[in-house]
Amino acid sequence: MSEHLAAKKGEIAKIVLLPGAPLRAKHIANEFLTDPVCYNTVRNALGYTGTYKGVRISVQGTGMGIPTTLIYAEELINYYGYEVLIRVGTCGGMAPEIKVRDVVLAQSATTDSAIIQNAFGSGIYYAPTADFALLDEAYHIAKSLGINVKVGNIISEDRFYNDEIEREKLIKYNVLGAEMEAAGLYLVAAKYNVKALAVLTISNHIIDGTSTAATERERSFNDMEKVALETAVQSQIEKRSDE
Ligand SMILES: O=P(O)(O)O[C@H]1O[C@H](CO)[C@@H](O)[C@H]1O
Ligand SMILES: O=c1cc[nH]c(=O)[nH]1
Repeated sequence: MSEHLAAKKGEIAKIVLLPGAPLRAKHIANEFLTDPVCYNTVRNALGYTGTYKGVRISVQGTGMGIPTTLIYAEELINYYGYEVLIRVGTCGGMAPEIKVRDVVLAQSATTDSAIIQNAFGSGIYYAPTADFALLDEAYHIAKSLGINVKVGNIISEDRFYNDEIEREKLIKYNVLGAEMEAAGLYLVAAKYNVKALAVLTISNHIIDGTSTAATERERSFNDMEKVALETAVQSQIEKRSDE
């Protein structure tokens, strides 16, 4: 057991999908994984391991925001030795070309979080960035599945309700949407030299007000989940051919 996860070493796969919502983890396990086994219920942060197309994959709910997500990410990396982390989360659209239910691959993640300064001190504005191989793979997989996918910069915000942030300026600088975890994930992935990507579904549009129901956010964003799982499988194929 690590501090917050009840799994024994070996019960979690080297590839982990990370939804914020624990019930999305349950949905992914039941809908897509063969023989899923629940390895964690501590704090209701549900975690499952099973196989997808023969590849062992885990899915771990992280809760909302960078602090809670990094508890799980760092324990998964440092205690369980995992190598590929793919966030599967919801995102509020900001740019006008982004529509509800679009899939967005976060190439980079701007943030208002203090984690960058916390890690680097003042004067360095580190740019949290996705692993290019995962990003490239996910993009081509989405295209081949006919999924409407956009790629670009998003913002990981510390507050969901944030009417002080200058959204028009962010949109002008091509920030596509807002969520709450990717920047932290990319930062620790770089720190520990593991691969990370955030695959997101637009659950609502912050500017035009369109939205989706909570049940749909938990159970029906299957396009993003398929892209993440197929990318995970491909990352293992590439790893094996490198060895
Ligand atoms: O759907 P998840 O993965 O939780 O992601 C988004 O939804 C939550 C806010 O509603 C935040 O965690 C945000 O990043
Ligand atoms: O952080 C988030 C996630 C989904 N939708 C939003 O508006 N914000």
